[in-house]
Amino acid sequence: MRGEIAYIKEKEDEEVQVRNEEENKMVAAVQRKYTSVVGGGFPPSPIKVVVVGYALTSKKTKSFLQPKLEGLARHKGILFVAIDQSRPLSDQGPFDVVLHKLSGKEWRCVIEDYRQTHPEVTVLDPPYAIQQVHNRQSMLQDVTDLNLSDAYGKVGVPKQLVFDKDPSSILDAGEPGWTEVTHWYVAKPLVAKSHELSLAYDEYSLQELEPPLVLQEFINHGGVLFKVYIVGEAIKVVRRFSLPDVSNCDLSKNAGVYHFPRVSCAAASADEADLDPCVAELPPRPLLERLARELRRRLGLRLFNLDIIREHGTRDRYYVIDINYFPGYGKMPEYEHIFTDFLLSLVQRE
Ligand SMILES: O=P(O)(O)O[C@@H]1[C@@H](OP(=O)(O)O)[C@H](OP(=O)(O)O)[C@H](O)[C@H](OP(=O)(O)O)[C@H]1OP(=O)(O)O
Ligand SMILES: Nc1ncnc2c1ncn2[C@@H]1O[C@H](COP(=O)(O)OP(=O)(O)O)[C@@H](O)[C@H]1O
Ligand SMILES: [Mg+2]
Ligand SMILES: [Mg+2]
Repeated sequence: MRGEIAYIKEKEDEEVQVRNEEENKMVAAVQRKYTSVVGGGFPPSPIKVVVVGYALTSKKTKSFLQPKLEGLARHKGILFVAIDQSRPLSDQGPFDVVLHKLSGKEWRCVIEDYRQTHPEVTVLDPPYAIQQVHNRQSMLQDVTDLNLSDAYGKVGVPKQLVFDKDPSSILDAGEPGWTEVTHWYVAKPLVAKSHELSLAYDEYSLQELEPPLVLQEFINHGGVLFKVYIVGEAIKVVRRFSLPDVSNCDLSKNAGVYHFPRVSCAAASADEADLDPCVAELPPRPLLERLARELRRRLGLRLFNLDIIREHGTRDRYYVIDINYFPGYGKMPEYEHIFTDFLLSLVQRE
């Protein structure tokens, strides 16, 4: 029996070794292909291939690693290699960059350990920074602290309270700051991974909601939100349809809680829609650039997006309502060019 186990173990080790050798050969072959001679007559200048290891869910791999991205990347000397989660990360590669979006403590430890032992590799992004936006309580803290206000506008977050028990206790608690809030509440699960959203029309129905959750003031914004995609220093903004405005008239006609299983996922692009120009106007570029630059630094993230709304009836009152790590870049216009340029910018190639 013991002999059998030893035999199986030996076989497995052999297979792993063969796989490692194959992978190393593949990387070396691509390295050779891209090690070209630049500028005839000058000494040869090798251009190194950039190897990007990725650990993504199959859904994410499909939406992000589209043939057009892989093709353009190959053309620019970037090779994407799937990370095998069943093998030690240090035995794979060597990588110049590691891209990852996987959940769980075990993965966080693997990637944190790898960051410590491989400081030469750019890991996008550090697990501790990702953690901050996984929880809706800490997600928007840096936006609050930033308190951005300049000639182009003011950026804040909706008033919010966190409940780990019955949210109707808000009434008993007489929470400061909530007395002036109109009685429209958006309830979101504390864990950002869950996307159910509920709209409560009066504080008495709050007891129907299931904690732990974040209760936010509902901000009327003309039914359109701005998705601001950030890839390093690059920014792209798109419009999406969002929840419609609510009025005091709705308040008198409605009661209770309305549940939306995945409102943001179903939201269609509003870029081509015939919208009221006041609602459609994109946030000023200088404001977004400053916001993105500050948040990149404060959050310690390079790959994320922001959901921003503008209070209806104002020209310059903006609210960040959501921050997502490594969002659906496949929906960002020109992401192939932006992403490949970004990857190249991370690596010294010559
Ligand atoms: O799948 P997609 O393209 O809708 O991307 C989701 C994002 O959509 P967006 O790019 O903002 O339109 C989505 O953003 P929202 O939270 O819907 O604003 C999340 O980032 C989601 O990740 P997770 O499920 O929270 O881990 C993202 O899902 P994953 O692809 O990361 O699973
Ligand atoms: N405070 C708010 N005021 C008005 N609408 C909101 C507010 N918060 C969220 N929404 C609406 O709900 C949607 C989902 O909320 P969001 O915080 O982006 O969560 P998710 O992570 O599921 O995308 C937003 O895209 C927007 O349409
Ligand atoms: Mg969102
Ligand atoms: Mg989100």
